[in-house]
Amino acid sequence: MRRCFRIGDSLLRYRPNNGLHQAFRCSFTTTTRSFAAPVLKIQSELEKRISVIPIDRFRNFCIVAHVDHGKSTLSDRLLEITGTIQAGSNKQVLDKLEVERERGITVKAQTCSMIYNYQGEDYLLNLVDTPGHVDFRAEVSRSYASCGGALLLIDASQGVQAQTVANFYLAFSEGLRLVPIINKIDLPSADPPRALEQMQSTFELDPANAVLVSAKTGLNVEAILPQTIEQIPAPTGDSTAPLRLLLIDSWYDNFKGVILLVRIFEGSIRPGETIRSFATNLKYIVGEVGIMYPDQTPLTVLRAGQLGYIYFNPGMKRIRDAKVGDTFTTVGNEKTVQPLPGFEEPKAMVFVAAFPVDQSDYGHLEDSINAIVLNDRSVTVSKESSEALGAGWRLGFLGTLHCSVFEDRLRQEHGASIILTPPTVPFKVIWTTGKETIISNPNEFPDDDRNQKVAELQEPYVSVTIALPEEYIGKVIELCEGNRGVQTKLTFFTATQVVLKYDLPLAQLVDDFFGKLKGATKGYASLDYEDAGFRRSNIQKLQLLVNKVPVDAVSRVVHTSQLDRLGREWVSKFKEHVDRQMFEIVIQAASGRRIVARETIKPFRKDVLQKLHAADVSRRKKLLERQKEGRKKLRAVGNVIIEQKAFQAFLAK
Ligand SMILES: Nc1nc2c(ncn2[C@@H]2O[C@H](COP(=O)(O)OP(=O)(O)OP(=O)(O)O)[C@@H](O)[C@H]2O)c(=O)[nH]1
Repeated sequence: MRRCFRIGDSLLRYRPNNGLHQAFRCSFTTTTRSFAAPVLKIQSELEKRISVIPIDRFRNFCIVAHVDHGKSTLSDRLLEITGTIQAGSNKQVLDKLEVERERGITVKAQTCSMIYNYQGEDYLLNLVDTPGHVDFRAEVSRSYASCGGALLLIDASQGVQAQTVANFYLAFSEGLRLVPIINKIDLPSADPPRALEQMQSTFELDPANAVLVSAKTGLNVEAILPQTIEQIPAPTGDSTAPLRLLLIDSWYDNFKGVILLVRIFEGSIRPGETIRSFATNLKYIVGEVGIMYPDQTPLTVLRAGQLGYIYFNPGMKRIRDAKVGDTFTTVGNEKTVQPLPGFEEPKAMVFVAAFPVDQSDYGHLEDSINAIVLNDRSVTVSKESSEALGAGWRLGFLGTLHCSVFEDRLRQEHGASIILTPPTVPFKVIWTTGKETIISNPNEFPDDDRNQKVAELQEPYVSVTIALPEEYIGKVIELCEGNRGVQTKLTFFTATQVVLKYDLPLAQLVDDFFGKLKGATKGYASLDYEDAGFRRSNIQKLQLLVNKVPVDAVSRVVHTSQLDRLGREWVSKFKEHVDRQMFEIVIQAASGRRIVARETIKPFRKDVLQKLHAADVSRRKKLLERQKEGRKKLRAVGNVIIEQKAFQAFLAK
């Protein structure tokens, strides 16, 4: 599970302000003719140069690294060395998504082609930048599948981290040849011998093959490309065979529709051809093919071994139809061509519900959600209606980062006018009939009569890898055990570094586990996780009742051991935010028929006109108007009127 996104109005990819672009812009402001001529020349020269490079001089590779170990910085340096971008003109070409810039993480896999002259011969190098975060494992694995090898990048001051380990195994299982790179050797805290020793002991990689660099200063980076060419095998494939193409990424363009990033395994592809998807069975006419150099640069053909982009004419409308891992072939070859393995539909594992504070904002909020989803094939959206919060949506995400980036975006756009419930996970119910149902909305979770119909309840687990300095081991074990974790492995991979493996309920992970881990280890631990399937569990629905009426949007499914504590927290927190009314209000937390906790709010009368002089007509009108305006933001739960901001405050972390 995991993946991608592109956000709102900034959905369009970032346009690097490199020399080539500058040239385009200058010519464009003078005359159209002077704009077109140099562009065509640049393209045809590039195409001529590429067309004479045989497949055995192609190299497709990616960079395997932990977050922040310097993938994007190193990619920029490699693009500069090969003249693909101008030195210093452009920072982090590959991290194009705005959210990536904001958070300094790579969410979307991007690729970029380079031409490098080595020992008098041109090589076509395709660098695929892979997401560093755990939610996007499917993107990572598709990127790996399109490569022959990888640069295994390690920060010399931090050494091997959890994601280095997890991504190493993924790369290893895809059969990638690994070139060890030790980065950040310029840092005073750099300890290259320790990093080399870890690489050898953890991954059995020979330190003699490692390249020591500083991606930031550029020190020794030029030694990487010859190593890449020597160590990473060229792709294989026959350009004359029927087309077999793997979809590794996609994004939406307002003018061209969905653009697909593809790796050609067999055959070749040209504009005008009709191709068909094995996953959706839909067919499309190819409008343009080309390479990312570093922007989209059209070519007349993409052939076996190459990585590039394609889009259709008429364009593909829905990002959902571009499924990562899907295989395409030319129409007529569907029977002769075998689809490539590894395709799986993305699975939403974290859910939140979103409601407008004021129902008249519904349309506007819907537009924003649709705009974000337009570029994110892995968010699921369904309508939801809550008695307490009105009409809204239930949104499904691949993981916690995926979810929190989407949430940030909605909050940035809608600020105080949106209510988001805390993230929940799906549960599995096995009924006595043998039927199984996955329930992602806690309101649909069976409660009272479950003993009659439910045979078993299950919750999703993840297998978590945590790398940490040995001094924090006690605290981290305590944290994992406190979150219902089951230890599966503990390894010292150096005298001071430990790798802990735990099986943990996903529900605990989404409850800010990473934040707590950072707190417990002063930020020194790193975490990676993967899906470990559903397991039998003792879980129950916890509801909040206001004068005996359940507040539907607040329901949660929790482990029995947490019912009482959470119930008490809920009632006291909700009480803080609900105004007194003319009658007594009883707030309860209940699981089935059992009341777990209770609070009472004493009655009191509120008359907005009581302090006014009878003759003050205009003031009286104004107050009544204001009260009417305020009512729009009120909701009734049973006979109790509650301000939306009470829900907002209650649901906030
Ligand atoms: N001192 C020093 N800093 C570096 C070096 N390489 C990268 N950095 C810094 O390390 C930080 C992370 O670098 P990025 O290139 O964004 O890391 P990344 O691996 O792409 O991160 P993700 O996209 O989140 O996976 C940035 O602040 C860089 O400037 C280096 O060789 N030396």
